[in-house]
Amino acid sequence: MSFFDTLKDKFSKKKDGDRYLSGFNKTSDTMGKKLNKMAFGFNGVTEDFLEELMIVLLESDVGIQTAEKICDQLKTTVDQYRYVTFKDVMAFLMEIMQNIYLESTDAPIVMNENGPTVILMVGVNGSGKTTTCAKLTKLYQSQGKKVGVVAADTFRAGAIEQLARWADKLGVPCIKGRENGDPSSVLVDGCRYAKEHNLDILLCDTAGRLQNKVNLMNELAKMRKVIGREIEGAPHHVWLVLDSTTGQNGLSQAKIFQEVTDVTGIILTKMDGTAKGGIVLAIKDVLHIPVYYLGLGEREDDLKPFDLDLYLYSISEGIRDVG
Ligand SMILES: Nc1nc2c(ncn2[C@@H]2O[C@H](COP(=O)(O)OP(=O)(O)OP(=O)(O)O)[C@@H](O)[C@H]2O)c(=O)[nH]1
Repeated sequence: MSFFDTLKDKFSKKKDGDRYLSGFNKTSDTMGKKLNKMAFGFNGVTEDFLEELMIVLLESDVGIQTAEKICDQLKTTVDQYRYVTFKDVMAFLMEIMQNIYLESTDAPIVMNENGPTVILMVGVNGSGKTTTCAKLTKLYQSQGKKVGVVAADTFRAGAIEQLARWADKLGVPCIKGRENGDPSSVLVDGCRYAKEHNLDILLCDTAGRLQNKVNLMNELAKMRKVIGREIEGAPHHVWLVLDSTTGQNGLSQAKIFQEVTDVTGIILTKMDGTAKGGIVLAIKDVLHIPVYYLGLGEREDDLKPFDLDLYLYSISEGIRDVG
């Protein structure tokens, strides 16, 4: 079975494959379409071909480091054959992308078995942290978990209210402090509430200020310290919420957050609003941080666990059926 047939086979067996793909449509369209255009006048993997491929990869936000790696590996692979078709080359390309993703293993999301699991959501303003807290609440509720949220983003006017409204809608407690209050003290309240009410998961929305790295570092260090005093091992996860439409800028943000705190996972939001998908590979290849979820819209249901097969299937749309 060819690489694409295997993908197709896996895709057809996934329950929510269609929904994943429909949300991801624009992404797949563009990268696939651009690759597809390279079929015209295909004359083997020449310097020109590699140059064109490099441009498509960069335009799809794969990032220079990963794009160069992909092109080098493709050349090495193709050099082993006397003759390759365009479809072969595309299958090699997808396999190389898959292997790059799989080079570092994704740590599974482990929940705290001895009390609430505390998840700290970090990221710059507007990346989608508050909305993602709502989406995760919905997801974990559907798994039968007791969830609570903490509005520790005391910086932005309206952020507390925004989270409180979501919590109301979803029927979960929202622990909040005053605007411009100390976020760490709200987190302490949140942890105490979670213990007293036997919550399974506590999602903590924070304010992402990147203007000053030292301040950010101090703020996050303080948050970690106070949470850790309240619940052993907390925060159990620190998830960075990244707006995928910011492209390589998102990668730079991720690097900064990784420098100042131990980011354990990434949630890529607004994947429905981008024509690119390569940022997933760039993050995995350069930062080795797992991408756990994709945000595919503004509603509480618009969150999907990241799935490598579905991702590859989506980005290969347009080239899979080339003869
Ligand atoms: N299309 C789309 N929009 C999203 C997604 N996630 C969040 N948004 C929108 O992005 C905007 C910002 O989202 P917020 O959740 O308020 O972002 P935030 O990071 O909490 O922002 P601050 O509170 O300013 O730090 C809102 O209009 C959301 O509806 C997504 O996956 N897709």
